[in-house]
Amino acid sequence: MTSTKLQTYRENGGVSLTWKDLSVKEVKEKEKGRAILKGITGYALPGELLAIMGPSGSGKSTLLDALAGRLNSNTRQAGEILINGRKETLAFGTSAYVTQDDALMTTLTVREAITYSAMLQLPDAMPASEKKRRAETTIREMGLQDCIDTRIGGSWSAAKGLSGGQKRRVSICIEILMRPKLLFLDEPTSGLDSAASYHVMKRIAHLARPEGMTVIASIHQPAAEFFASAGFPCPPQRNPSDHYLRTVNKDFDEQDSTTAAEENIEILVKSYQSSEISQQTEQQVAGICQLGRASRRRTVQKGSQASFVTQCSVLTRRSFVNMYRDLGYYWLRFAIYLGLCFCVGTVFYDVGHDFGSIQARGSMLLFVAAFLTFMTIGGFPSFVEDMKIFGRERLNGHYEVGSFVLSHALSSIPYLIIVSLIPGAVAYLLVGLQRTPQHFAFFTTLLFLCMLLVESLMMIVASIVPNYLMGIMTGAGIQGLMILSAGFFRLPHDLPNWFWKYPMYHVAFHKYANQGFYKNEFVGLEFPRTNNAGTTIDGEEILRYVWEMETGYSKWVDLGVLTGMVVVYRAVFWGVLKFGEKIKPILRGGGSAKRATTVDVDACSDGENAV
Ligand SMILES: Nc1ncnc2c1ncn2[C@@H]1O[C@H](COP(=O)(O)OP(=O)(O)OP(=O)(O)O)[C@@H](O)[C@H]1O
Repeated sequence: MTSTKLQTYRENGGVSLTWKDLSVKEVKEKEKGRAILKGITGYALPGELLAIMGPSGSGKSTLLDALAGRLNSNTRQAGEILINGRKETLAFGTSAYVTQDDALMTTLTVREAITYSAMLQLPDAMPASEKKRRAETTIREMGLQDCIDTRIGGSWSAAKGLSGGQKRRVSICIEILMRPKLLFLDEPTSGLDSAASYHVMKRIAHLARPEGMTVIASIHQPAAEFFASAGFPCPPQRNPSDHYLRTVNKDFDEQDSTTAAEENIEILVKSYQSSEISQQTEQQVAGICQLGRASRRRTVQKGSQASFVTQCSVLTRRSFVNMYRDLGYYWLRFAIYLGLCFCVGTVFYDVGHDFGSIQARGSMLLFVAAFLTFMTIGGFPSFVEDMKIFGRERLNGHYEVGSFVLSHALSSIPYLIIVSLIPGAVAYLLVGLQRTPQHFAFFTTLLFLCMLLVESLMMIVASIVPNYLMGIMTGAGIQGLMILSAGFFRLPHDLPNWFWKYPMYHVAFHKYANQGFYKNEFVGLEFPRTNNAGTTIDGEEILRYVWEMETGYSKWVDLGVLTGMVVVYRAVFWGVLKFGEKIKPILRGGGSAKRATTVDVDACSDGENAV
């Protein structure tokens, strides 16, 4: 590409990416880490599509990750990656990365997924009708018009939904909605037949040219003459891509001594290093950098994105629809709660007001405060799916962390109200707890708050331990610890001071849940002192002397503490996500100042996405 043309692209916000002597190696604590990439130099220009080809495990994804600033924290990179010859920050919407795994909301149709994404990413200044049109055009561009109203589907949904190749195309659609200046595609054609691969790549190439887009894609399709010049011509009857990949695929060396790929690679590397292509590449990189240094102003323009309010509103709607359609999110839990509350109602049926009912009431309320809220961990697999989607969208800077945290809480509220109100009413009425609307309202509000709180706790766990089994075990362990120290199984005065009383008893939300439920039920009632005695004991005395509860403050204080805890837990969830984003690039960078392409998603909060 001539320097005048490059200058024109650059003036229109085009991005030239150069990398020089780029190496990536695995970092291990005790042993020496393995090299994944060694001294790579290259460039990608606006209006062009750069294809990276290689057999499985050759480092294509690692190269893309390094260029996009998304290397795993157990790797270290060296070398220089520059944007338009400089270390520069890219504004929001100017870069996007379609990774190999399609983290999509399986309950949405293709149209819904892409339209919600358009609403989330495109600026408020663009009318909604225009955003919808952009979504529909993009769907057509990727050849998805025939399955536009098909639900994406996946492992957690009953319906099969889209094929692997169609899902790939949905992922691409979502990332090209903003027409980013720099687009990374990791195997965009995997799962596609050759005709579909051809059409998808052709459409991406068509987008690249007029939009001045720089596209870097890893593919399994053939490159050209270089192999023949290095002494590995493709035999006439063999598929060229198969031939190239077979020549350099080391994985089967031991089984098949005739291939000797290791030697082939060495020959190819040496041949490349002394080739004209290598020299031209070095010259191009130097030329691009020189041009960049000559320009004083920031070359990549800042984009605009939907406002915080729009993000919250769209995310809440999308999450609400997902929760409604995903049976495992709330409906299954609702059915189990209903069944369990019916069981509680029959076990403690019409508990009455005799001496024995004191213990029965206590046990029933503890079951509600501990076990019914504990079961909220059943939603964990859905939370993990949500976190995967959040991870992808957030890395591409689609929205702010705050919008996600807030919208997730808002969308769950209606379902949690249903789940706490209806099953709660069944248990409450069958057992025959205090029959005033105020007492019932307090009971269900407390149950609702506890569920909201456990959901927040499980979202924190999902953001730290994104693995179903380990996450459920961690969540169950934390709650088990809290239940044990909440002052029921061991009364508060008997709890060992160290750890169990300070701090566990005071920080466990079960303490306040138990107190709230007990105060709501016992205050205002009287019971016989023993089975036969005529004297009575009032509810407050029971709370103070039997359950050893803190009666110096009312049940409303317990409710207030729980509300505060919900806010704190959500704030912690937000903090964990933000901290994770800050710490990852530091771990990855290992202090190296040579990375220009770190995706600093934090910058999205002010509308910037740094690459
Ligand atoms: N974070 C990491 N830690 C350790 N090894 C890694 C890491 N990332 C990649 N590797 C190793 O580097 C090699 C290249 O992996 P990479 O995923 O880049 O290959 P690829 O060419 O994209 O393969 P595929 O086509 O199968 O996706 C593999 O052997 C992989 O195990």
